[in-house]
Order: sequence, then structure tokens, then C-alpha cells
Amino acid sequence: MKLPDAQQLKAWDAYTIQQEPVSSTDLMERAAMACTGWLLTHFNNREFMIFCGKGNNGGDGLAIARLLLQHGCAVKIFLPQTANPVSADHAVNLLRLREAGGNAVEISTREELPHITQGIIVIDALYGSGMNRPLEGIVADIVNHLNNSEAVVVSIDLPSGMLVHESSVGRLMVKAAYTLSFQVYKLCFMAAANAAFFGRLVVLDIGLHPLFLHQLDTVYSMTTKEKTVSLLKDRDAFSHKGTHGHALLIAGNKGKAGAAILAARACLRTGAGLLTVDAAETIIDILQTAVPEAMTKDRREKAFSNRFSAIGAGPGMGTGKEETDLLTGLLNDTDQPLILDADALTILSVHKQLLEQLPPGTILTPHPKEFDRVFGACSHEFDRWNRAVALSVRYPFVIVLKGHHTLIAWQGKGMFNNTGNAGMAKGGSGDVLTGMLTALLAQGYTAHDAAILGVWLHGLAGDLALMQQQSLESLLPSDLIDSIGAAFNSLRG
Ligand SMILES: NC(=O)C1=CN([C@@H]2O[C@H](COP(=O)(O)OP(=O)(O)OC[C@H]3O[C@@H](n4cnc5c(N)ncnc54)[C@H](OP(=O)(O)O)[C@@H]3O)[C@@H](O)[C@H]2O)[C@@H](O)CC1
Ligand SMILES: Nc1ncnc2c1ncn2[C@@H]1O[C@H](COP(=O)(O)OP(=O)(O)O)[C@@H](O)[C@H]1O
Ligand SMILES: [K+]
Repeated sequence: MKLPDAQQLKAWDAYTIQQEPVSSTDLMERAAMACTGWLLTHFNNREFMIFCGKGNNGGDGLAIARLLLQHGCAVKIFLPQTANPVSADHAVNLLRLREAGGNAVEISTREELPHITQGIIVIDALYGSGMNRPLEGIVADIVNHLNNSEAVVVSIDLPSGMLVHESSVGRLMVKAAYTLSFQVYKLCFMAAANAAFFGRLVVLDIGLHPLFLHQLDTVYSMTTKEKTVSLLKDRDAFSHKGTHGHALLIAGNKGKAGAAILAARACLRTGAGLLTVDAAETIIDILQTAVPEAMTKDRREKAFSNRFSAIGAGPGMGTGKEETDLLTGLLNDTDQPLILDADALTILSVHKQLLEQLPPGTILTPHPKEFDRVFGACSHEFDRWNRAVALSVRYPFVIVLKGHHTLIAWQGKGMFNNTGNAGMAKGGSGDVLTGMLTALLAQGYTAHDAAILGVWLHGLAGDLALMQQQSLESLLPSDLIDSIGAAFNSLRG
């Protein structure tokens, strides 16, 4: 699913109006009906206060106010007096509201701000995707007033003050409990820094023309289940272990045997035919006991063969001289599909010249701190995403920037993942991902396909483990591994 920016959203609106065809007022009515339906389902018999700006977001608010009144709800409507002009559809809906018996109160000073009692549902229809400068004056006063109240705030399309496609860090914006956004996800909803402001996100279908999105070129998109299913390969009934690749994991050191075990088990559960783990001598026995299906190689044996179909390096590997030499040697000698995670990324951050040696299609799986260590400090998430996408043009590798919505950057495009949950915020979840990605590469998936599919399956395994028996608190990375099978089955099912 593509993530359009503010201009593209406006163009989509115009395209729908022209191609469907539908009048802009009717399109606004559709949006308002979708919001009203949601509000009536979730907050029936409650009192509403609606704050409407002068643009089309305010127009939505006025239409919602009329529809709620027609359903017999108690609704108070407020119009902050600002210098910007009234949009045509705002004007139409103000008239319709008045004809329906609604009374909109103009407010221009702080003294006129209404008292917000507990239990009231506040609807924020001040600004949406047309917001183009910091909030000030009476609108800023309203937003502060709402944020200081205990009311449940529902924002229409976007929390007022939030930018669609840029960082809103440091800006004044509405703190919503719910955001009812139209048609598609937007980039701002991928940002952790915005999460406390948009609250629970609901995307409502308002029937914008699908062809526009189909033809649109966007830098950012979101992975869908359909996309992921289309990547999944069948497992040949006549296959044997050699058919599914021989994976090598360079993982585990003293005190970090667990990282190697998690990665190894995840790798095998994701379908690799054979697995060898290169580990520090001190943990070899532990590994052999914990993962009997895997073969091991003592790290002191320097020689590497080219028999591996894919190599994943980093989980609990260590960052000493031995590991640095090993990684440097590997990059000199191999052009096998490669994944670098954790300690391998730390080594990369110290020896940045190695970046130039990564074979095309290498997958890097940094979390934000690791990303900044390798590629320089970023001031906010949008900066980091844009940098990851720019780097994916400069270098032939795939960057898997981990987070709630993990970003997969490849050849100038960024795709956000949409599975996974906060139960996965626990040491070891990333090791599981590395094992899974290594297995997919070993089975012949391209780096980009492996990243999309692996990250989706990893998050889905987390979601399924939650549904089966775990909670956000109790979920363990090992539970992810136990649910990999269910995740594959759910994709195929
Ligand atoms: N497909 C769709 O997208 C659909 C969209 N729909 C709805 O339309 C909304 C977008 O409407 P919109 O373009 O009228 O923009 P909106 O956010 O209401 O306000 C912009 C106005 O405010 C002004 N202004 C801006 N910033 C300001 C500030 N800080 N402080 C003060 N003023 C400020 C700016 O004025 P100017 O820059 O000219 O001074 C402009 O007049 C969208 O979010 C959704 O709710 C649905 O109805 C149907 C389908
Ligand atoms: N709140 C969350 N929502 C979804 N996924 C998450 C969340 N927190 C962590 N994850 C996932 O868990 C993994 C954590 O990776 P990482 O930080 O490298 O952990 P570790 O190095 O301890 O194994 C990533 O794949 C990340 O996307
Ligand atoms: K809004």
C-alpha cells in the first residue's frame, strides 16, 4: 500500500472528483458519514464538542456535526476565528449545519474557550493534510486547552498540527485518543514519536478512486499480506535437504550462546535444509545440545568454504580482533548472500571502509542506534528513513531498519512492515529475525524478497504467539520461533 504525501492526497481527491465523478461536497459527505458511523458505534449516547478549522478538515467536522445532530446526539460546535480563508466545502457545510438547526459558536479569545467536562467526546477537525505552518493564536490556545483536558479526543484525518510526510517533533499538535484517517496510512503514522499523538489509528474507506493510487509513484509504501503471499515459494514434494540451502550463522560467544541458539533455531524453523553455526569454542557444546539439528564450526578454524548458500553474521558474535578479522576475511573472499546484524554492524561502524566491500544484495539489519553508529547520527525518524532510502541508492544493499514498523530500504524505495507488537521489544527478537532472513536467503529468495517476507513472518509469528497464549509482557523470542510454523501456515491459508 503506497503512502502518499500531502500534495498527492490533494491530487487523489481531485482525481476522484473528476473521474468518478463525484462532487467535492459529496466526497466530503462520504468522509463525514464514515466518521459518524464509527463515532456512533463507539460513543453512542455521548455528548460531542467539535472544533472546526476553516479548511476542508473543518468542513468534515461540520458535516459530522450535522450527521450526529440528525442522530439525536448532543453536539456543540466551535469555530476558531483565524485569518485564513474559508474553503468552499466548509461554507456549504456551515450552511447545511445551520439549516439543520445546528449552532456554531465563533471563538477568538482564550476567554471564550469552552469548559470541557469529563466524559465529553471532543472532535478535532481543525486542520488535516493542508496544515502548512506551526499552529498559533486561538488555534494554539484550543490545542493546549484540549491537551490539558481529560476529554477523549478524536482527530479527523490527522491530529491537528501533525505533518503528513515530515517530522513533527517539537511542534504543537493535538494529542488524540483516536485518529480517524481517510483511505490509506500516511508516513506520519509510521513514526514512534507521533504515536502518543495519533493514539489508536483507524483508517476509514471513503471510496477514493483506486486507479490513482495504482498509478502513483511514492517513495514509501507499506507491505501488505497480498504482497507477502505473492513472494512465498512452494516447497517441492521431491526436494531433499540439499535443495533448501546450507546456511551458515556466525553467531555466539561466551555469555551470548543464547543469541546463537535463537538465530539457529529460527533459521531451521524457516526452512533452511542444512545449518552450520560458527561459534566460539566455549559455547559449542551448549549449541550442540540446544540445537541438535545444527552442525557447528569452531571459530578458531579460519578456513571458510564456499559451500554455504547464505551467511548470517552478528548475533552474540563478539567484536574482538578475531571476529573483526573473520568479517574482513569473509568480505574479501565471499560473494555469497550475506546478512550483517548486531556485532557485525558494530564492527562495520568501526571499520566503515568495509561498507564498500559488501556484496550486492547484502542485508543489513540495524536497530536505530546501530544505524546511527554505522551511518551517522540522525535527528529524527524521518531523517533516518530518508537516509536509509538514499543509502539504498548509493549502495547495492538492503537496509532493514528495525522498529515497530520496520523499514526495508532498497533501490531508493522504503517499505514499512505492518506486523509485530510490543511484546517483541525484548532482547533476542532481532537474533530470531537474523536466523529467519538467513534461512530465506539460503533457500534462494532474493535479498529484497527475503527481507519483505522474513520481516513480515517474524512480526506475524509475534502476533500469533500473542493470540495463542502469550501477553505483551510474557512474550519471549523463543515463542516467536515456536510460532514461525503458524505464521507460514497463516500466510498460505
Ligand atoms: N482525499 C482527501 O484528501 C480528502 C480530504 N478531506 C479532508 O480535507 C482535508 C484537507 O483539507 P484542506 O486542504 O482544506 O486542508 P486543512 O487541513 O483543512 O486546512 C488548510 C487550511 O488551513 C490553512 N492553514 C494551514 N495551516 C495552518 C495553520 N497552522 N494555521 C492556520 N491556518 C492554517 C490553510 O490556509 P492558507 O495556507 O491558505 O493560509 C488552508 O486554508 C483532509 O485532511 C480531510 O480532512 C475529505 O473531506 C475528503 C477527502
Ligand atoms: N514494539 C514493537 N513492535 C513490533 N516489533 C518490534 C517491537 N519492538 C521490537 N520489535 C522487533 O523485534 C526485533 C528487535 O531487534 P533488536 O533490537 O535487534 O533485538 P536483539 O538485538 O535484542 O535481538 C526487531 O525485529 C523489531 O522490529
Ligand atoms: K484534524
